[in-house]
Amino acid sequence: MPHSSTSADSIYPRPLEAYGWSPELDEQFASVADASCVPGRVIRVDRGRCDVVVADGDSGVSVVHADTGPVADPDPMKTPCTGDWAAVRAGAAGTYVQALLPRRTAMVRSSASQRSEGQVLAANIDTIGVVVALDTEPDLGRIERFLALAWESGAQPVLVLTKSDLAEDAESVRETVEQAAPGVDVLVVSATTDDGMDILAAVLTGTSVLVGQSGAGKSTIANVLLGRSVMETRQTRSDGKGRHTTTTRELMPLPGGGVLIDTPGIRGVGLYDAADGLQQTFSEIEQLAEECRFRDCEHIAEPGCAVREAIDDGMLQQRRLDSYQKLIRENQWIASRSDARLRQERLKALKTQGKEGMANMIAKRG
Ligand SMILES: Nc1nc2c(ncn2[C@@H]2O[C@H](COP(=O)(O)OP(=O)(O)OP(=O)(O)O)[C@@H](O)[C@H]2O)c(=O)[nH]1
Ligand SMILES: [Zn+2]
Repeated sequence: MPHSSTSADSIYPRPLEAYGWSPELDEQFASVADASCVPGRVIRVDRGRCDVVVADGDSGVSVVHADTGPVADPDPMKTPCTGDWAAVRAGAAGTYVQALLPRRTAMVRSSASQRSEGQVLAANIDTIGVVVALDTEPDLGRIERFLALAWESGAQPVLVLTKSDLAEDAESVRETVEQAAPGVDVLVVSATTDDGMDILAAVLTGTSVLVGQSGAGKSTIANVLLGRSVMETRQTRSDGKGRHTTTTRELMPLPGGGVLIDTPGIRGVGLYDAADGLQQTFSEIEQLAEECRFRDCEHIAEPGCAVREAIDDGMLQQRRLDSYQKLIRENQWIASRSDARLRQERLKALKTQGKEGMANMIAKRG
């Protein structure tokens, strides 16, 4: 039964606002849920189950441990992940996720296995803080890789240059880094002295994640943002073992508004089909390339190459073009690996269907 008979006020889960609920989710929820469902946000997943934070009365929240069976999908891109909005139902058969709401954004990485398919690390993220320490020379190529990944997710990247207390000349690093990050705000902070942390808190709007190299300073920033608090919630279990207390740091509301997601594996992700993200990361090169005489210009020595011209004029750095081409090759390699896997799977399917002729044809074409 759809929610048409219920007034919007009575289903609006006010306590979930701190977890990122917004009015536009009302309608989406109503279209996937029936009257016995409540809305909630997935804060952690484990095998076949997940923790979902739901409204508990008018001002509190609680966490339910829900079965994800009904929304299970062999495609790892479609299984529930931290940050998903869900319609949860508690019935005689236990508590389970009946449906997921459509995702606005998703952070995807290539899975560690040989299968080279995408794996969603977190959903419905608005802001991605790329954390870079100022105590060593910044690796611009690595920054560009993280930015491509961030853009690809659909979220807005922000560059966070941290450990400014250890930097010799934070301003000149900022200027260098800005050239590798068109369209991205670059902040200078220190989690130790609190310098710039209020601005960072203001910039991390909606649901945020922090990514970056190990040791960059992500946990230290998260601790300052969260006020060193840890969410402790009562967990309702439907298996007769009663209530118990659980602690999680994977998805936490920030004191000044917004939500921080910190799931295992999200901090140092690799590219997964980030073609669009690369275009945004290197938007100025993409724009120049439009002016090249040849559509398929490789910007090496072709006549009428606008990219080479910009390099010769000192408007574009050779390093940036090299980095762009390197990341495109890397991305194509990942894409070709997953294409090969798809071809293998198609072949197998045809063979089991007895369509040997067609399978041979595909195999021959390679
Ligand atoms: N001086 C100074 N040290 C910092 C700052 N932020 C972090 N550190 C130190 O840098 C080290 C690494 O910081 P972490 O926050 O653990 O780094 P991380 O990015 O979370 O690392 P992983 O958990 O491995 O991904 C720690 O010893 C911190 O105390 C800062 O702003 N200034
Ligand atoms: Zn060119």
